[in-house]
Amino acid sequence: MPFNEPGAHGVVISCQAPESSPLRDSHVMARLALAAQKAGAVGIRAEGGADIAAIRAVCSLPVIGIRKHWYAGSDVYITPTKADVDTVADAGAELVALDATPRPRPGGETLAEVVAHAKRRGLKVMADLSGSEEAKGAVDAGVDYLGTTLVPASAEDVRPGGPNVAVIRRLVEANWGLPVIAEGRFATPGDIVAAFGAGAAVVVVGRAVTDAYALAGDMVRAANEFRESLVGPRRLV
Ligand SMILES: CC(=O)N[C@H](C=O)[C@@H](O)[C@H](O)[C@H](O)COP(=O)(O)O
Repeated sequence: MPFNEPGAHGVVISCQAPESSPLRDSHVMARLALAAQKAGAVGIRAEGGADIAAIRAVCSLPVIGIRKHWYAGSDVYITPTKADVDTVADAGAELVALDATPRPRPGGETLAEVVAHAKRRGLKVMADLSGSEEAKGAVDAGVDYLGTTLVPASAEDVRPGGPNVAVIRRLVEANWGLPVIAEGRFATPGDIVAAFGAGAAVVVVGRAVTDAYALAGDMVRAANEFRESLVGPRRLV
């Protein structure tokens, strides 16, 4: 797999659309994945059996599959259970990403059990972490990659709304012996370079490349805010 190689320095494109988005369509996700492949990406991240299978059918890049599912009584929503791992495996992904925080999982399954199940299904496992202090638990559970997917926005971010590169550096400097995958709020070529500079092997980019609905909203919001800033003085005339 291209991004398995040490120092791969590649970009993975996350082709996902939230339920509320008009882009939520497996055919659309597959076309986005093809565009990413043609542009030179080294992998695709995708959600749900239908999208993963549609992407697998047209795109030869490795797929990091996830299943987002909310279970009552648990905050874990990225591939929480063994059954969710099965959905990802059955759809043809090579890797699965899963929540690797210490939060309780649905049905009392442990992280180690879910990781072992993924291995039995022949999948490599990416740990979606919310902080560098969670790496030990993920490493002990047997994951193959450490990812920053769930790191929340904070004062450490490179700019408001931008990625947290400090957490990547901490994960790399801790020398866990696993590649670090940077993910979460990467939006510019400079962000990508900063992640590699901090030691990341791969950077995953989602919204900034594939969420045209959210990006259009950003532009419209800027226009509306500008218009509204003029309303006050104009009313005086
Ligand atoms: C936190 C969470 O649920 N992240 C999800 C994980 O798959 C996706 O919604 C993100 O789009 C993805 O991580 C890529 O990140 P960004 O879209 O910021 O480039």
